[in-house]
Amino acid sequence: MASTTMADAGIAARAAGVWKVYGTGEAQVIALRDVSVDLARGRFTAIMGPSGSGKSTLMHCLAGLDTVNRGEVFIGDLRVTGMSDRQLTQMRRDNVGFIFQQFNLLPTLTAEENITLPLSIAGKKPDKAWFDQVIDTVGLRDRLSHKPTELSGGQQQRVACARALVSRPEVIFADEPTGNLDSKSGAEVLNFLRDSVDRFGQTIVMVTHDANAASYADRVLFLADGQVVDELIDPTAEQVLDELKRLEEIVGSRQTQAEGH
Ligand SMILES: Nc1ncnc2c1ncn2[C@@H]1O[C@H](COP(=O)(O)OP(=O)(O)OP(=O)(O)O)[C@@H](O)[C@H]1O
Repeated sequence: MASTTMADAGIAARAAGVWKVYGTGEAQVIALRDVSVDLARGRFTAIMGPSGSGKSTLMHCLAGLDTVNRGEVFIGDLRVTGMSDRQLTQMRRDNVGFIFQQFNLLPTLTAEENITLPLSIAGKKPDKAWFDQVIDTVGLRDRLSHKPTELSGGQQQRVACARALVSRPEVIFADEPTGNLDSKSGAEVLNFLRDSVDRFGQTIVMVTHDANAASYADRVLFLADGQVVDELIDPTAEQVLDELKRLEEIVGSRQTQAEGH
């Protein structure tokens, strides 16, 4: 009898009882405390929380960029925890896409070469019809032969989005994708991310400080002190902002208490 896999269950990424500790002794920081979260396939999830709450750590652990101290991480059916460095490299190459705040494009390559680079490294050819669809969706058709320095920040980030999407990864992880963009370019990128979820069933996980950016997501997870403390489904920017303020007050009052004793 075939067993039910996580892929069947529609889970693109999972953290189960994850702990992440940095440093030792006095310098020890518990960045994640027993975090369990399932991220549904074909959904756009935002991760928010006060500074230092563990957002980047959670994303890095889910994406196989960092290892966990306890618990398990899965991408689709793959158990990331326990993989060798080689397996991790292959998993990241074949199963996840990344969009960073700083775009991370190679300056000597054209937009088209940047977009197809991950596929070239994997020894694969882009599916022409899919490549065309991605290019047209991000509106880069007339910019393909340009180098990154010949593109605006918004265009560079759209190249990065296309690069993440072209290999159809199980999950795209976006770390503050609009952090370096003006609000108009930011909105274009967020609309594109939203579209790729709605039209192509892409799974996206985005860390952001921006309540407006988070309001594009289907689900917003809130971290505080290394734990998932709340979530909102289909929130407005105002709801996200209210929740963030509430969490920042709680964290602030805890810190004041800790300093007072
Ligand atoms: N490499 C590291 N070594 C030691 N401590 C770390 C390291 N990375 C993160 N931390 C600590 O772990 C905690 C969580 O950090 P993390 O960067 O995940 O938070 P964040 O919510 O993403 O913060 P921000 O919003 O400021 O980017 C913080 O206290 C941070 O100082």
